[in-house]
Amino acid sequence: MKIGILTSGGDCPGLNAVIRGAVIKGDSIYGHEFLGIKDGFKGLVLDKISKLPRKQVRGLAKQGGTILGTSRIGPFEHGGSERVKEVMAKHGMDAVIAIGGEGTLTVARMLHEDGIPIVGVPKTIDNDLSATDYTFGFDTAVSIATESIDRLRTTAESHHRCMVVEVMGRHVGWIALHAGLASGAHAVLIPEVPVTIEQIAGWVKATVTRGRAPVVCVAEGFTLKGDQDVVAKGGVDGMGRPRLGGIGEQLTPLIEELTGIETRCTTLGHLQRGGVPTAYDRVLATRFGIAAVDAVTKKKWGTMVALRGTDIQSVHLSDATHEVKSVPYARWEEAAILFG
Ligand SMILES: Nc1ncnc2c1ncn2[C@@H]1O[C@H](COP(=O)(O)OP(=O)(O)OP(=O)(O)O)[C@@H](O)[C@H]1O
Ligand SMILES: O=P(O)(O)OC[C@H]1O[C@](O)(CO)[C@@H](O)[C@@H]1O
Ligand SMILES: [Mg+2]
Repeated sequence: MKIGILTSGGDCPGLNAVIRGAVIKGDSIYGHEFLGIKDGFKGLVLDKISKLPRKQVRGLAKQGGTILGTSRIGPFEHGGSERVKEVMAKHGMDAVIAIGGEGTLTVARMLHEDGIPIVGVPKTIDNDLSATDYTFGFDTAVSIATESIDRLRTTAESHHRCMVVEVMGRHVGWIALHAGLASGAHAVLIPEVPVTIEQIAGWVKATVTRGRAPVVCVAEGFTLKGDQDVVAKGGVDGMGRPRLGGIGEQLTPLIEELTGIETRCTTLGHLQRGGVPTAYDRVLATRFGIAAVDAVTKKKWGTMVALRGTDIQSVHLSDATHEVKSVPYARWEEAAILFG
């Protein structure tokens, strides 16, 4: 078979490990050939496609980013399914492996419904995809955020300051919850659980009373109780969605005003998506790549590979995209025992 691979949506540590896993298994076990599609679905409709031989994936398990490039441009802006079929026929491409988040997998489902042979691989640092226990990239993002908070804590303690740390998490607070728990943050603020500024100030003051320098870990999609809109200072993306970032900066003067404690803000932003994946993410991504090529070989069109417990399984793309995987209230409540 001749298989096209693309990466779409935001990049994520581990994308290259998926590509490597798929190409090595496909080449060595099944004798498949691979085509690299440039910059996501954009390359599929604009015909930016080239051979992806095994030698090109050497040493990729540890390499951050994606050698194929990515974009947030879908196929429907440029001819849709008919154009995809035309380009695939031109290259003799039998199937597509699409690696991406909820948007990419939604597009993959739509292309599948139009008769295109496609298999999905879930990626996101946010860990917000249903139907898989974890996505690769999440562990790396949590590790980077945890190390950053550990570092911020020593400077905070020296200056007797409060530190606000903003992490990614557009719809869900998984990164904030895990990094906050791992680093001993004194408040974790997530989109699923709005709280008041008075409550946040209460946790900060309680921490100072115990002689510690408070750390507040906030997800970019958090809103204060009563507020409707998330804070977004970066305009909108190609789909008209707000570019988040700014809630940490907004909370900082409010905390300072209510507590009288000098407060600083650090927004981690894309640092959480850059650089080498952790060992956990390399393993998960490699297993996803291997399983995706197995699914293609078995013609399991319209499915996605997923982690269930310790097994990699195939699930329908619609199972992965019908709702985001939020942090259950009980998980936040469990962490909240440690606040203040
Ligand atoms: N419902 C949809 N209908 C048509 N096209 C879509 C839809 N959702 C997403 N797309 C297209 O797919 C692209 C990829 O989606 P998106 O930008 O949300 O990335 P993603 O795969 O979800 O990754 P990330 O987790 O980084 O957001 C979008 O930019 C858009 O062009
Ligand atoms: O890289 P961009 O396009 O600014 O996207 C940022 C968004 O992507 C994510 O990293 C993953 O969906 C979100 O956490 C964040 O809001
Ligand atoms: Mg998305």
